Amino acid sequence: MIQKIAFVGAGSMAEAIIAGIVEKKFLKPEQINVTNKSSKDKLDRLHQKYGVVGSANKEAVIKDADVIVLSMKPKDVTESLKEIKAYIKPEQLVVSILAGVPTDYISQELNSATPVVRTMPNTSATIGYSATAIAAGSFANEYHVSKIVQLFETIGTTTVVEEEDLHAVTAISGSGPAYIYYLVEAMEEAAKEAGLDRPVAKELIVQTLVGAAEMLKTTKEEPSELRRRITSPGGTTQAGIETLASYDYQEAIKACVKKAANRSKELGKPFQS
Ligand SMILES: NC(=O)C1=CN([C@@H]2O[C@H](COP(=O)(O)OP(=O)(O)OC[C@H]3O[C@@H](n4cnc5c(N)ncnc54)[C@H](O)[C@@H]3O)[C@@H](O)[C@H]2O)C=CC1
Ligand SMILES: O=C(O)[C@@H]1CCC=N1
Repeated sequence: MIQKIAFVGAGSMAEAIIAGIVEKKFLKPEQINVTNKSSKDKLDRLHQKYGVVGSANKEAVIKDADVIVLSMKPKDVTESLKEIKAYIKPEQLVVSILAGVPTDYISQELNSATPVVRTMPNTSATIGYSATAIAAGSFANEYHVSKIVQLFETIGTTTVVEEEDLHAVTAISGSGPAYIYYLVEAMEEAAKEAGLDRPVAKELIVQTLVGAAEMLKTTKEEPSELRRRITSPGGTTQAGIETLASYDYQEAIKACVKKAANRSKELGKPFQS
């Protein structure tokens, strides 16, 4: 069992994970410690909202933590590891949620045999719906991975992958919710132009998304088959889908995922040995 978890970085992703852990009562708020670069306001806000312990004292936050979650941006990881390495011991477990950054780099900067597990969650962790991919990194064994699987299961589903696959994973499920929200923004705009009231449109759009996701999950049918059943020959769906195809909708999505995966690789480049 985890007795204390430390978050180094108090941004949107750390908050999403904290919200999920607290909501599921996996840990008590006082078992969750958070630090960040400089903003005391943010730490105070997290304390008020979730009861977690926020502190600028990095040693106090990290000391005695079983699990240390690196949750800063990739550009800040080098400086942050320099600040905290003196407080990290080999019996602790480091978890990275950073896009792109290899575990070997983290081990090299820590200069110790502390196990590192790399993960890619998403912001749906806030409500327990993250799709988190988890990869064993340097010095991490099956026990360490299972401990982190258990932790991230409190905020959604977990899938164990090879570390090299995390670039593709990041492009699909790490960034994925944003593609869906972008689609919803466009549907809301279109509904408005078609004369629907905003609350009416919102309710219909959200339930349509939830229903489609549940259909994929429950029926396990291929998406192409589910789409076929909606598309009456010469009907409204066909007219809509043909328009999307004329804008190369599927090519746009494929290019989007490819570009995001490449960006993940680029983010990792400065950290390759
Ligand atoms: N936002 C998302 O949907 C997802 C983000 N990630 C990864 O999570 C990480 C954090 O992303 P966000 O939460 O969106 O970023 P953010 O910008 O909201 O938060 C970053 C946090 O790191 C802190 N920080 C910066 N330098 C620090 C230092 N030296 N010591 C301690 N804390 C420091 C900042 O004060 C801030 O609290 C990134 O590496 C990103 O790749 C992973 C999955 C999804
Ligand atoms: O945009 C990013 O770089 C991060 C990683 C996945 C989601 N957000």
